[in-house]
Amino acid sequence: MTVSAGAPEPAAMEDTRPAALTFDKVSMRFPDGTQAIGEVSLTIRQGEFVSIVGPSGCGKSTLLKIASGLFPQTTGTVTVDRSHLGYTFQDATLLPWRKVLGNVELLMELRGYPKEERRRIALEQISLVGLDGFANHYPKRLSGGMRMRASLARSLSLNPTVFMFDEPFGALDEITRERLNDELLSLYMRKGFTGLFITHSISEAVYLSSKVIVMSRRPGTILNVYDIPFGFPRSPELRYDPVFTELCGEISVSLREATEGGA
Ligand SMILES: Nc1ncnc2c1ncn2[C@@H]1O[C@H](COP(=O)(O)OP(=O)(O)OP(=O)(O)O)[C@@H](O)[C@H]1O
Repeated sequence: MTVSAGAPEPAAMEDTRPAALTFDKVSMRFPDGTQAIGEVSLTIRQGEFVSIVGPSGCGKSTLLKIASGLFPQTTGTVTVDRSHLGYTFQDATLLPWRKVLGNVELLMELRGYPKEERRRIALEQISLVGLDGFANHYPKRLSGGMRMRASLARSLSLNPTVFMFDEPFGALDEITRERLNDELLSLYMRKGFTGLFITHSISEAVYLSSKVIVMSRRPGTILNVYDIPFGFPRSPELRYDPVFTELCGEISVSLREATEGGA
């Protein structure tokens, strides 16, 4: 099940889907001299859901920011269609003075969508993420999970083909997090986007993904790639499957090695 970075993938795992996001020898050194990313080469194919785990500060968020164009990489090339990119952060980043509807309309407003169209699309997304009845609530009246749903709805409004998530559920309690994992998977299946997800939770990574990547400590490189052998849809009972548990254990060992810098 484990494929080391750089090793040829087994024939059975060969994936011929077109690439949705490619990092080719990407490295990142900040102006203050911090080498955040060593050299990363990675191809994420259309329809894949890839999670990245790695030690704190190893460059996971930096990688996403490079992909989205927020940071320019120091070396290498990123290939992705940025006109249809979704991005969700750990903080729901809602504007407190706008109601849910106004927040979900925001990105469309910035892109000049006509008022009626953005209202229609916003209400559709609000319904899709299970926030029917909350369109006219201000963020402060929502729970953490509801705020994150509103944030997801805002990103979904632009119909992203590549959707990046920077630890979106890290601040939520476990039950809410697991529920949102299922909701995210159902959105993934309905919308058919390509997912790139950062998390510190190994079980969340395995549950959501078709592939899990373990990064080394800073400067981050790809240490291991794990193909996840479960199809979609997934049910919560999967978390108790012995193969699931075994995979989580394997990834945990790899992550510990990454954190400690060696076995
Ligand atoms: N603008 C910046 N200037 C200088 N260094 C930065 C900047 N942004 C991030 N860094 C550094 O780059 C490294 C990678 O940061 P990054 O946020 O990508 O890590 P991460 O893996 O996402 O961490 P965490 O898991 O804790 O969220 C860290 O050492 C961080 O301090």
